[in-house]
Amino acid sequence: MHLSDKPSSGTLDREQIRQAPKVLLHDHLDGGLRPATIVELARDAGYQGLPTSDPARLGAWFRDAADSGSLERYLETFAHTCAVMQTREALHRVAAEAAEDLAADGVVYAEIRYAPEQHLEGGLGLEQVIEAVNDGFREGERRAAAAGRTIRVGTLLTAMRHADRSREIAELAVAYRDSGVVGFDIAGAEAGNPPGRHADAFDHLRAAGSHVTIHAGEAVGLPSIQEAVQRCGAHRLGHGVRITEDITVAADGSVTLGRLASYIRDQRIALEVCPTSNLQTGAAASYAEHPIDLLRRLKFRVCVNTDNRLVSGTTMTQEFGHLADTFGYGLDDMEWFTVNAMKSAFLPFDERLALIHQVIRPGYAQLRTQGLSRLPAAWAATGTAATAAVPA
Ligand SMILES: O=c1[nH]cnc2c1ncn2[C@@H]1O[C@H](CO)[C@@H](O)[C@H]1O
Ligand SMILES: [Zn+2]
Repeated sequence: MHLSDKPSSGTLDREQIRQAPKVLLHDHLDGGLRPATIVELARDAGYQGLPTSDPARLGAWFRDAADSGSLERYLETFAHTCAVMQTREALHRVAAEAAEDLAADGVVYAEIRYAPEQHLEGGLGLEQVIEAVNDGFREGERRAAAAGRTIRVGTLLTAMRHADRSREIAELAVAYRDSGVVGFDIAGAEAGNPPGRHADAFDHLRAAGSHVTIHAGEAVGLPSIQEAVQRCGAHRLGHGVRITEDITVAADGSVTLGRLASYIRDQRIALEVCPTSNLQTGAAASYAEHPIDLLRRLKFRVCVNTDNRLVSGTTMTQEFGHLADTFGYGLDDMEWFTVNAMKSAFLPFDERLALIHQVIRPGYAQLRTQGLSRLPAAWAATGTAATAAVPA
């Protein structure tokens, strides 16, 4: 097998990227708060632990503190966001704002995850947490619609991999599957907490026919991915980028996939790639060396995600912007990643198709037409040369 020579499809400016319909499958509710909201919620809750109460500095603090090269250190920053998400009102507000912010960034469908077990300190029960978040998303969808933007949001219930509530959370993911919850995830420190520890939860989900994604292949390589897919039944992988350890590219461009990499590609298991987060945790060294382009050229079911908009200081527009700057991606590439994401969304098949054919494809087609009227001057001159040659 050889790497495809298909060149990337061109250049993109940030406004085009923002306008293009985008699909987000991997975004943590507690990693994406507005800094100003954290400051206000901390004041209301009497939480004294924030490093600063200046929103701009707080945003920068998260990004810097998470830029450590270690997943464990990256995760320490969530103590501050979780501390202010302990009441129904706070959860509702954070969810509503997340939907508004994503819609403003051009996201048309999002699956947002969070761990209900991390929001019980104010006395809420797990169900109350789930309902507050779901209500918040419905409110955010309404506000986005009022602002002229359509977004649909589903939630993924995360269980923390070092803890022991995964079976309970899995049961809730099944119980709420017709009420706003679209699937289940495990997150937290990957090293030392293999997914197989939660076999009981995954058995329940499998028996119920529920959707599963697992953070794997971020801080640990192939054994974690193998266990997530083969033993725990993951339909998608959070990150999954270390699957490249099972891919060999020779100097002449010939490529060999190991058995696990082949399985993941053959089964169309989605890799929810989060480039900036990967740079912060050390899962990739730079945008240029990020494996997403290799995975794209090998036609893995790969998609682009934010992971944590606050902690990674990013948005979907910025993630695509970095990739466009680095790999020369154009609208065709963006559309390909977006359709990939939508194909692997945890929605019924007919609803995925409807979003692809009624929202995503027409959105890109429209941007292409607009692009024609915004050709650089040199192109426009060539384009009119034939007409200009005809004597007036
Ligand atoms: O990239 C990641 N890898 C592993 N765990 C993560 C990542 N981002 C966030 N969380 C963890 O997921 C919890 C629930 O949303 C967060 O509190 C954080 O601890
Ligand atoms: Zn994540």
